[in-house]
Amino acid sequence: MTDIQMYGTELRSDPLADEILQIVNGATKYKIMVQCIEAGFFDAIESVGEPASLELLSKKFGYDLEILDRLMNTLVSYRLIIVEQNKKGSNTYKNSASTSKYLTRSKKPTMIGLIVMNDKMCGPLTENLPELLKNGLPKFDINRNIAAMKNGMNKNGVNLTDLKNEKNITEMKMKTIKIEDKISPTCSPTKTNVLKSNKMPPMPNGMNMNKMPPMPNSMMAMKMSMMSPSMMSSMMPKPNNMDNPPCDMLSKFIMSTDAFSCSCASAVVRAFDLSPHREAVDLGGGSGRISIELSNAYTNMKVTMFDLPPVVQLAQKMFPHNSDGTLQYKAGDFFEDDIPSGDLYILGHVLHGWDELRVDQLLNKIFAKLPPGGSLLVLEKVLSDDKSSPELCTTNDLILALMSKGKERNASEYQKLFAKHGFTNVQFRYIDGFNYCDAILVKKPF
Ligand SMILES: C[S@@+](CC[C@H](N)C(=O)[O-])C[C@H]1O[C@@H](n2cnc3c(N)ncnc32)[C@H](O)[C@@H]1O
Repeated sequence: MTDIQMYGTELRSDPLADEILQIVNGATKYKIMVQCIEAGFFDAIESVGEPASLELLSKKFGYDLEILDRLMNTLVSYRLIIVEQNKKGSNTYKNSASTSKYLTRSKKPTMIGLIVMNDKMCGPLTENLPELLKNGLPKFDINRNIAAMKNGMNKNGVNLTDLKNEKNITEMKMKTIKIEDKISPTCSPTKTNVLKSNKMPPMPNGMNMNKMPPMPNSMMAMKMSMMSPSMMSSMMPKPNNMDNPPCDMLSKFIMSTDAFSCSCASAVVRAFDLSPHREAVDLGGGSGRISIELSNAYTNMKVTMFDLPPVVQLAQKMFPHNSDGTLQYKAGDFFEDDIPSGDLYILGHVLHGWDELRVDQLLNKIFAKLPPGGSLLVLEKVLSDDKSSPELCTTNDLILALMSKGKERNASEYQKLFAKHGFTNVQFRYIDGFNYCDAILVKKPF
């Protein structure tokens, strides 16, 4: 320190390396968070109910004291854990408000579904980028896989597909275990998964989660299900269906769509005054999060959440809503079937997932069905004019290219798209924060 002051030189690493090292560290940070979720670490901290010392946590959960100390310091630097001093002046630890709200299985909504899908699906998908760059075609088509849901599910849910090559895994028996492992490592309550849940992969920087002790039994059960006990019980099928575990690809898909919208749902339904509308139809409503928020915000509005039959069936179980009948669920295919009547249609994260032809088909159908003066509310993250931000949206645009023929759009592209279909009064409301959602309201003219 004295030497530095003596020479009076500014000491700084090459700023050109900053962005690169931040991205590298971001990937490691993400993996550490995933492993902590999978190990039930945040659930364990939450279960203590008050800030706890390292000694107490180490004793209660059998964690190695030194590794716990280092892990806590790391998580404090990520602001996922808060450290504070107790009256005796020693450090105590608790989950941050974000961790407690979104990364623990005992809370609803949770972002765990999105994090797991991102890890198991987007990670492997990005490996196709060099090939996509050359031939422009995605190897994997999420829409085909979603459509497969209509045509029946296998015992564990929808047919699982090799994310890299889109071969049905039933045709690839040798690879099945590997791929299932990749997609849903903690899903099926099989012996292998139970064993795996105690044996965490090595962590970076010499940290070794294998040293982490077995989780309490209750925690283990939660881990196997990837969701909170309350969510588990709420979505548990009726007794005659108990052999069909709710933790399958479909429930994970629904959980991930829920995590996509949960942080902005209450903002987007208040983005415009929708009170003049009487009947809203949420097309491709997913978990029903937007429908539920809408129904809560506009108590006089009849809201219909519309999605493919298996999604509607499971979403109602996973996210039950104490409705007085103003929120209804209807199953169908928005391309092939008649859509319910309404004076307000909602498309949340639907348009960005389809090619131009399908987008045109859907918008034509909605326009034809709307009464004059009716509205369409589109919930999508809008790219900046030059399409170089926001970062979450540019990343998602590339992920869409890897899994569909869909894309993200900027405001002028949305303007053109809606004008092409006869919609007018295009209004944008940007939702502040790091999120996947802005709101666009358009009208069918009188
Ligand atoms: C990305 S999710 C969006 C979920 C929700 N709107 C939100 O913003 O959180 C797209 C939804 O469209 C549904 N979907 C896809 N194809 C469909 C079809 N042909 N008919 C009805 N729903 C469909 C999917 O099942 C899924 O729930």
